Amino acid sequence: MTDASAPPPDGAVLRTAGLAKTYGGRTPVEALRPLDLEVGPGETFGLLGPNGAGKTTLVKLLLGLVRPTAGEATLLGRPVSDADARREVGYLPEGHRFPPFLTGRETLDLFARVGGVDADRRARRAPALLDLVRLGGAADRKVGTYSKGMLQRLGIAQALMNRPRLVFLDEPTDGVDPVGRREIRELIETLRDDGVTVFLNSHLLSEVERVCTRVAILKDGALVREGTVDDLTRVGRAWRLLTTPLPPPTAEALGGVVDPDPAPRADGLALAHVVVPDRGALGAVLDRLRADGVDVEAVEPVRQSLEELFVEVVTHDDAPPRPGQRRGLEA
Ligand SMILES: Nc1ncnc2c1ncn2[C@@H]1O[C@H](COP(=O)(O)OP(=O)(O)OP(=O)(O)O)[C@@H](O)[C@H]1O
Repeated sequence: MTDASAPPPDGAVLRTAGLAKTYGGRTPVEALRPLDLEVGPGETFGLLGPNGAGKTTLVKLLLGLVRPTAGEATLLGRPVSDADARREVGYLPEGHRFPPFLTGRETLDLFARVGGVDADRRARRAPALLDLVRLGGAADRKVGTYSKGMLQRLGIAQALMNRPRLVFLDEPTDGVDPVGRREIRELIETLRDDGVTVFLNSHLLSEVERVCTRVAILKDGALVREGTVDDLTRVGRAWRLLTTPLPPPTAEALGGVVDPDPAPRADGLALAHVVVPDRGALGAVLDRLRADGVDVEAVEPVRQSLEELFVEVVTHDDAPPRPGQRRGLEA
């Protein structure tokens, strides 16, 4: 078994080993089944899953807000129960609320004070953060007048007050319009460029797909997929080719492997799907095409969107329901 409290040889920012949580009560709920997970420095990691999958439970375990039933977790190489581990961690909770009668600047100051940030640091950091989240011009307006997007950006500023190396963002674009979402996405990209590790919990899969380098999908408390967005959205061993039209003997010879698209293209080129077991077999197909005088203009893997993958994974009912489990929209 892995030891999560060992110093991370690869510098993992977040690591779990057999981390599990069962909520007690008359009907115990296995909210998180034993989970081994690692997130490296500078990654933008997306945690996905349907309602009740165990995402919030995992985040709460990682923040030391609930105790695990089994296993262990470390943040920046320290056990999550160690207060020092959380000193360099920021957190934007889902559905956070700010007092409407405070200005943005006062809100930031208040939360930083409660979080133990000293006056000097608050005075230096607050204006820079307000600028970073593009609230410099609205810093002295009451937050009661802020839009949802501005409130979320203020929440992100609050989460960044202690210069975290790791920041948890729980549904940062919840209820935010497309323009506001883009601003938040750009902010996350800025954090990534600054080397901050971002752990993002979101139901907005198109946003996750655009911003995250790696994702994990939880279902019924279990990890069912994990990998880079690039790898996970690949559809089997399928490629799409753009070529000059195949001479009939070539098309016939490769008939079981190359499936030409019958729709003619205005540019005279032809599209085809290729399904082969591996890259070597793809290379052999391309060699054959070229040998037969076919120009291969483009080769790209066939992909599905993260949303399509997600729906496929969560509707494929291969995990047994847990006793007392809350499901879907009942959440
Ligand atoms: N304090 C608790 N006591 C008992 N059961 C709980 C408790 N908190 C969560 N659960 C249950 O644990 C399971 C996982 O819940 P959790 O809130 O972690 O899921 P989630 O993926 O964050 O869902 P959502 O997307 O709706 O926020 C659910 O079946 C839920 O009902």
